[in-house]
Amino acid sequence: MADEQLPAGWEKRLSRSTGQHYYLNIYTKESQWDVPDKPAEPVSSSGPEQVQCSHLLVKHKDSRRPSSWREENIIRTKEEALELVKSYREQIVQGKASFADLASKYSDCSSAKRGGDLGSFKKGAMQKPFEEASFALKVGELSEPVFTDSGVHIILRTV
Ligand SMILES: O=C(N[C@H](Cc1nc2ccccc2[nH]1)C(=O)O)c1cc2ccccc2s1
Repeated sequence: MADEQLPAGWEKRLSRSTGQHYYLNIYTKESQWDVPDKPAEPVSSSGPEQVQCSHLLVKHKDSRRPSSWREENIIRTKEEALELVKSYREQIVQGKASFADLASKYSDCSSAKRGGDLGSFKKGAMQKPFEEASFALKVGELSEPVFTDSGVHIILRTV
């Protein structure tokens, strides 16, 4: 749908990370994946415009890129990755290890070098399951395991 056909107050944008189009409310700067079917609301109706999160990613053989700084060729199964993520989550919840410590040691994302910190991001920046989980978290809250094309994550919202 070309811009001129969009309801008033929306712009069509292209997500750099996913290659998908999303739609930007020009008033609130909130974005959404779904094609808008009514004029943009001039005020924000829900949630933060951006969040800051850290994550711990365990990749598996079917990940989009089954390689990382930790392991050149990742062959574990998705089920094995989930078990690892659950064990890390349990250690964090029980206070036996810090999120940043485990992320820096075990995350298959290059953000491991920053204790898993991804910085701040808005809607439209990350794969949808990761975005939905991140924006559903309260500050300080740790997600349950989240599945994306990259692998299995746990996410800590920090801001
Ligand atoms: O996409 C990245 N790394 C990928 C793995 C990955 N896939 C993700 C999917 C959602 C959120 C974070 C993710 N990290 C890789 O290393 O193969 C990013 C690394 C960094 C590092 C610093 C800040 C943002 C990012 S996003």
